[in-house]
Amino acid sequence: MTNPSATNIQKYNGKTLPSALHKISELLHGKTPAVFLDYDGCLSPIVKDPEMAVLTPEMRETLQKLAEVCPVAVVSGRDRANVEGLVKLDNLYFAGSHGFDISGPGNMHTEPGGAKAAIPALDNAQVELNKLLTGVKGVLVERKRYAIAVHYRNVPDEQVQRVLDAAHEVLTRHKELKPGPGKKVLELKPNLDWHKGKAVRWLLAELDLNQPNIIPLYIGDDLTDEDAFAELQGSGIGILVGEHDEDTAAEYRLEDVEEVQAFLEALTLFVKKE
Ligand SMILES: O=P(O)(O)OC[C@H]1O[C@H](O[C@H]2O[C@H](CO)[C@@H](O)[C@H](O)[C@H]2O)[C@H](O)[C@@H](O)[C@@H]1O
Repeated sequence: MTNPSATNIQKYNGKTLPSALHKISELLHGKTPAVFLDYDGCLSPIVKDPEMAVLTPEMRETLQKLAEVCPVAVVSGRDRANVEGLVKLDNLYFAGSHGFDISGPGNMHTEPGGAKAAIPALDNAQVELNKLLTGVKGVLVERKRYAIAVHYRNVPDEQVQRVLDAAHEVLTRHKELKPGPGKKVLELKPNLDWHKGKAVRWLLAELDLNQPNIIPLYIGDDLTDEDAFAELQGSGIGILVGEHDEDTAAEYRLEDVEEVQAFLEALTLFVKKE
């Protein structure tokens, strides 16, 4: 099921959203939260090298405590196994490859977006990208099970267009794949009607969380998180991390990773007291 009012999504100015930090009671309306969190830019700051985006022990402890009082899921563009390895907590749910690959406690593992058929195209695209981008300084081709991220954060400005052209050239050869923009990255993703929002909707149904006493909260910083903000409008709350010029389907904001952690700590205390 998708958001029934998906054609009528409200967009807000990303710069003037109210802060979620001291509004926990207003957000929850007496309900218990189910918390969905993006990884990069939300739980860990954006850094030059994706491998350096490690979770701090303090943030891990925050997540551990939160997961003791309510359901918590990390919904990431990263490979599911990669983000599981970064978070290292076994009482959380994980949706990797932008929601195509989902795992959770009790050996839960499922791929509800139906992306398996895209694997040969992803394998071929990976080979083609590596060939076309040989010699381009700073470029990083990151393969995930159900996506390829072509990172250009560390590419000299004059070579960025070459990287983008190569990614689009490869995309024209593989109709099973589509482009997905992100932070200094262009991703090649399965050309399917599935995204983080649908993964969140799937988890809510699977975990029997579509209940009047549960309120889903989704916290994220990136374009791909907009699908989840939109999906939850009317039934949950989107919280955007950071400064954004673009309009957003989120209804609240948090400044940065530190504020995300402060919010999650306060949320845990609030839920414990209720
Ligand atoms: O959905 P997310 O959990 O936010 O993942 C989105 C992408 O995050 C990573 O790339 C981004 O973060 C890197 C580390 O800070 C940064 O170097 C890069 O420029 C960003 O695009 C990750 O590497 C990708 O696979 C994710 O899709």
